[in-house]
Amino acid sequence: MTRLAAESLLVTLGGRRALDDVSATFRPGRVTALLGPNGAGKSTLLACLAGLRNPDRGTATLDGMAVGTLDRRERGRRIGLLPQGGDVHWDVDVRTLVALGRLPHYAGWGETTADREAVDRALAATDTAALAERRVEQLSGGERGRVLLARVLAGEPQWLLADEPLASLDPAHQLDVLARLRDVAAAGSGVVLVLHDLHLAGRVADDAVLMRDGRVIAAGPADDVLTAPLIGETYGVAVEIGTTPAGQRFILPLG
Ligand SMILES: Nc1ncnc2c1ncn2[C@@H]1O[C@H](COP(=O)(O)OP(=O)(O)OP(=O)(O)O)[C@@H](O)[C@H]1O
Repeated sequence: MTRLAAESLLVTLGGRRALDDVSATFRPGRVTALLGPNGAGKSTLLACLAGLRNPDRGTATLDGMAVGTLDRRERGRRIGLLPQGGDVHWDVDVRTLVALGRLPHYAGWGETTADREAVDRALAATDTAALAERRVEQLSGGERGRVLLARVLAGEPQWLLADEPLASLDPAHQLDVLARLRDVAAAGSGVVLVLHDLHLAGRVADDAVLMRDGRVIAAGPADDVLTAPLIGETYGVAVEIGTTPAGQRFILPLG
């Protein structure tokens, strides 16, 4: 079984410890929510796990190998990262951008049928098939966010890491994208999501990691971690955790 892990990561940025002895293990077939206030170190942790940042100390490992030492193409096939922000620097159409997610799979002869099918699936999963011919620069923020997620999904990575994939999505698309990410986990991949919405995190996550000031406050099964005391310690806000009459659990920040 594949295993992605942060082992005692230390990262210093601008003289401050963005990660301060961070250890966490992520499991395949599960959705892990990475939560914490602004500046907690969530994006820095994702960058280390994706092999895009080398920690000053400690190691991010994939199946026991340091992620940073993996061959770039292999790393690209196995770990897909949706970074925060949603900037696109190429003036291309949506399908071309999503197809770029297949690049680590190309064997030298360009796009295969399998590549085209993976792109079609990713467009369908993100409800962006109708946008396929549009220029990316002309999309709304939420449409662009879904297209960038489609690009990562198209790569069908073993590990999908996404930094705020719900930012700027409307509620229907938020729920839809979460359902698709759950499908990805159900198919066996590991999914790690940085989320700011505690309620949606509680809805989607099997596991959760709470971070503050570059440190892990708590990690484990979401039901054990997303508790009022631990959320209070992490964010400094009170929350009400309850169940709707229809039986759905909710987490409501009270202030
Ligand atoms: N390039 C940089 N130079 C200096 N400090 C940085 C740099 N990048 C990040 N930091 C700092 O490192 C810390 C962790 O940042 P990081 O982006 O990982 O936090 P985050 O939890 O993802 O926050 P947010 O929820 O706001 O996206 C913050 O204090 C941030 O100001």
